[in-house]
Amino acid sequence: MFKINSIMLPNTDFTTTQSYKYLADHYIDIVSKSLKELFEIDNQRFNKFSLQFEDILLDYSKNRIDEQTVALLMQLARECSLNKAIDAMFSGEIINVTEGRPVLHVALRNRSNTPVYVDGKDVMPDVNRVLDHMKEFSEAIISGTWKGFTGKSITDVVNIGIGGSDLGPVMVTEALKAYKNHLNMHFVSNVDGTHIVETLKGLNPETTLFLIASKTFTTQETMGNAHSARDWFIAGGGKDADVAKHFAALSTNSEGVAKFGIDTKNMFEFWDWVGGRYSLWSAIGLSIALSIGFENFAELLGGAHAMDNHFKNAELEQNLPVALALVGIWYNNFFEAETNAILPYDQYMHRFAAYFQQGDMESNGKHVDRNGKPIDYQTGPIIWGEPGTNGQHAFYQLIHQGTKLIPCDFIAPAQSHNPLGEHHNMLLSNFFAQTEALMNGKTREVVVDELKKAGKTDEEIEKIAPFKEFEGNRPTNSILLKKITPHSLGSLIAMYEHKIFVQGIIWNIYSFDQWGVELGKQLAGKILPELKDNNEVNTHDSSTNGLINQYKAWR
Ligand SMILES: O=P(O)(O)OC[C@H]1O[C@](O)(CO)[C@@H](O)[C@@H]1O
Repeated sequence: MFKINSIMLPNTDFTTTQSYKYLADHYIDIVSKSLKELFEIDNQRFNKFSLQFEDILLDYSKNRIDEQTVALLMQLARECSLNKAIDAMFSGEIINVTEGRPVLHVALRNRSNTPVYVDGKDVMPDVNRVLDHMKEFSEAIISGTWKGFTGKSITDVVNIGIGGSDLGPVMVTEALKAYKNHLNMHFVSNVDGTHIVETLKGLNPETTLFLIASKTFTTQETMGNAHSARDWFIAGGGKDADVAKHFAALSTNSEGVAKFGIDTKNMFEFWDWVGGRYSLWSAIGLSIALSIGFENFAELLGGAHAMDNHFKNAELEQNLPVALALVGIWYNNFFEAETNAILPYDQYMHRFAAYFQQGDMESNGKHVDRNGKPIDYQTGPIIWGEPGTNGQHAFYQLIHQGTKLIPCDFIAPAQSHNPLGEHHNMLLSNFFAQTEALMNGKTREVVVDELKKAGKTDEEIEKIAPFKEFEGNRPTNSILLKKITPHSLGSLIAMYEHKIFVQGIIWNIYSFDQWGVELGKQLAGKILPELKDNNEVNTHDSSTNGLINQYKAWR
């Protein structure tokens, strides 16, 4: 059971701190200055407001901050006892209080193997045992020594999972496609039958391996898809006894796995101290290990571990996740920005924003503080984004000229895995140009000058100029990586995970539960039996009754 008013984490209403009050005053000063002016006043901004960790450069200078802002934000972090909270997480304290669990995804990638204790027991031997099992299994599948029920090697792997049991593996296997081997990877998440039917079209049961990925092994969507996969396998000639050669389970629930009929020898275990949205580092990452090989998966873990050490040990002022988090708080709580766009300039990273939609919004979309009291300040932002340059031709109009302030994270690798003529220079020229344009905008004078040069009359200029003006002053972070490798991707993901953690600490919320997804699940469970027959339903409100009855009439 959890303890309200837990002593495990600091419990400070950040809006009552000294630094918050100073920041509120300081905001009035900063808001009167444009980013352009801030760069004119101080030509050392890049040096002052950029940090490098290994091959990752975070330039946060194009934000509406100055040295005092940063100093006050750091003071805020200290007043909220951030360091104490970081120590609490890494030392396995029960910081997921409402579920009564520690939060130890960092142990899954603890490559230095220093002991990590849960209830007095070092978890590292278990972590390493499962990693060894993943290594052995993935090598057997990749090398073809693992045979299916007719003696053929596996060619296709279907991961069945949803949320954290899908988004991480999908994002990483896509981001690291350049490292991929011959196995064809497929991911089924949606309970919409279309997803599994379309995925299985053209696959051969003799050469297909299913990974049933579910922390709880009770999730309706995943169990529905897993049963349909099993039926397809049996209809395709497999016998019950052959299931062991074609189904593996990634789960914390060994009973559920056995009940489904999967040989527990093919079960890859993890533990309740791994949150679903932080589980790609666990057995849930088996599809990643299969896709890029275990050594590369280990590199991914190593990159995350390096970032963990940086987060734990670097001074707050030098700490990349802390800088990202505090700048985010500045916009969320002082500028009242509602969203944060994540814009990777790398096609392989096309699911990165989708991944952190769950990572961030499921973690910090909370409305009560750590005392269970409703809060009167904003918590987690809406996360969204698409890869550049596609986004530029879709929604950047609103970022440049709309009425909303949208802080953006631009992410790009300096080296492409596919150097092709001028493509990468073209891509990166857009990356640099966009952040510059968002910052500087385009004044009326420049617009008028351009129109004059184009031979427009004064009357024409007067009419069109307002539409061509950009006010600029739109903030961005630029995250430039040398190259997207398993190691650097691991570090990048961990950087964002820790950013989310820092923000949750300052907002005084519990970032590692997700009660908000339960209500809809419960109601769906109640409605499902009502859909079995064609009787009229009248147990709900008039809208829900009306919709259900029309569905029954039309289906
Ligand atoms: O891995 P499981 O237990 O199937 O859960 C899947 C997802 O469902 C959630 O619990 C909520 O929808 C997520 O946190 C989780 O990632």
